[in-house]
This record gives sequence, C-alpha cells and structure tokens, in this order.
Amino acid sequence: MSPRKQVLGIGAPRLATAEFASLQEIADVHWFTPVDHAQCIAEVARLCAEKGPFDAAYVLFGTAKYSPFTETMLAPLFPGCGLFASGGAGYDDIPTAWLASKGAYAANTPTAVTNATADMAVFLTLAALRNTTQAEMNVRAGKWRDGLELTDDPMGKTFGIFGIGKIGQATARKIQALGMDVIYNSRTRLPEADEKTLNLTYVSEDELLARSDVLSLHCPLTPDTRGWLNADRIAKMKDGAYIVNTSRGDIIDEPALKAALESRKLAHAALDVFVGEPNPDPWFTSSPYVTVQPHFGAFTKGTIHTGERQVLDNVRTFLETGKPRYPVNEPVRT
Ligand SMILES: O=CC(=O)O
Repeated sequence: MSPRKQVLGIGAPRLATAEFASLQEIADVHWFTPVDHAQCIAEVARLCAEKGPFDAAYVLFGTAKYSPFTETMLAPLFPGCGLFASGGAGYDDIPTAWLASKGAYAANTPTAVTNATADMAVFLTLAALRNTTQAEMNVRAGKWRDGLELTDDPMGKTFGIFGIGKIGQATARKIQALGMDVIYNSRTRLPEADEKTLNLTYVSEDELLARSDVLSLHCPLTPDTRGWLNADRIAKMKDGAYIVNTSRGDIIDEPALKAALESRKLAHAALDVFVGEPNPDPWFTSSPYVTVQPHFGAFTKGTIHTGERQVLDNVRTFLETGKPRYPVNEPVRT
C-alpha cells in the first residue's frame, strides 16, 4: 500500500468543512493559522522539519496578514512539494515562476470572487458619486446634512473599466443597471460578439482616461500594471473624476492619487485595496475624499465557501491526477 499523502495547510476552512473532511480521508492535513507573516515563515519551516516532506500545500482566503508567500517562506517545502494552491483570483503574492522552477504547480481560485468583487465595485461607485462616506460621518456626528454638498448622479455618466477579465465583465453588467455608459481598455480586447452582448465600447488607454467619469481598476497586478495610475495618467483624466479600485493597491501610485485628491483634480477615490495592507497609509483613512474598505470585496459567505472549495479541489485533484484543477503556471520537468 502506498503511504498516505501529506498536505500542509495554511488556515482552516470556515465553510467548506465537508470538503475538508473528505480531503482528510485521502491525506493527512497538517494545518495551522498564523497570526502574521513572520510566524507563517517560522511555522512552515517547523512543520516541514517535523512532518515533511509534503506532497502539496495550500493557503485559504483572508491572507493579507501573512502574505506574500515568498521564496523564503516556501523554500522548506522543497524538494518534495508539487503544488502550492492559493485562495483568490489574484496570485501576485505567490512566486509562480520560482515554484515552476522547483517543479511545482501554483494554482488559484479563478471564479470564486467574481460576483462579490463586482458588487463591491458597484457599491464603491455609488459611495463615491453620492459621497456617502461624508454623509454617514455627518449623521454619526449629529450633524445631519450640515455642510454636505449636492452629489452626482450615475445616470448618463461614463464608467471606464481598465482590465476586462471576469471581474471587469461582471462589473460592466451590473453597473449598466445604474444607467452608466461603459467603455473599457484592456491588454486583450474582447471578441466583437462579447462587446455587443455586454454593450461595451473598446477605447484606447488615452481615451479611457479622458472620457471616464468613474475609472474602475480591474486588471491583475503585474510588472506592467504596478503604479499604472500615476501622475501622468491622472493628468489626462477629466477634472472632478472618480476612482474605484477593487483590484490591487499597488496598481495606483498612491502619492500621485493623494496629490490629485488634495488639489481637487479628482473628486473622490473609493478603495477596497491599498499598498501595504493591512496597514494602509493613514492619509487615506482620514481623508474626506476617500471611501475605504478592508479588502472586503470577496468577503461574503458564498464567495468564501466557493473559494475554499476551489482551493481544496485544487489539492484533491492534484493528489489524484498529478495536476490541480486551476493551475496558473507550468512546472519545469527536469
Ligand atoms: O483579492 C482577492 C482575490 O484576488 O481573489
């Protein structure tokens, strides 16, 4: 009889408990929930020394406190580990190329977060246009509408999407219910038939910047998109435009955004993501021109349940077939 498979788990599932129990029928799962990045590094090293080698490793959702999953953190898994499965659509915090060079797959959960993240983008758009953050602060301070100015209507305004993957497309569908016209720019243009179905207009990057009343970011974080929304691009935007970001904080050059909000070039930024999470620059959490959320887009019961299932499915499918369900790299075979 072949020995039981060994799995290292970072985080225990909150909702996919049935799938977790079923994985434990075919593998020994050694899991822990770290408090921070440093403890995660120490615990991976300790478990690898005491219980390894592991056939596969995974991390569940809600990882900001202990990501990024650096080469230093993951090195004790090798040799031996064939998969690092992460929770989330974005995998900018995993060294996918390095894992491939170690002969290991990296895998993500590509569809779990789509709707909830698009919902957050719609909410942030309304929060920005209707200035609900200041309005709520007013009511909480007993000031009702004192000092509040008239707010903006979404109807008839132009909603610009940068990055038309699954989340960008879902946002396009939902935001049209508010009567907004949607334009987009993306690394890859959609087929014409999809543009027609989604009622989307493709524009150049410069046109996207010049025409958007609300610019919503939906691209992955890559070397090309890091710091993409910088002072030069903001200068090309309409005066008084709004920014929505549910993607990754690092896509925005935060000092440039701060300057544009302070000078009132931009009206408002509604942000679910920040540079340096979970400790965003305090300027953003105290400015009246900013709406903030704690990277909360995917934080729903349905999303977390589906996401946890997809992580565990990646592990299970890998253990059974040698390949995870949703790989994002191709291991180098030597
Ligand atoms: O931020 C959330 C995700 O990448 O799924």
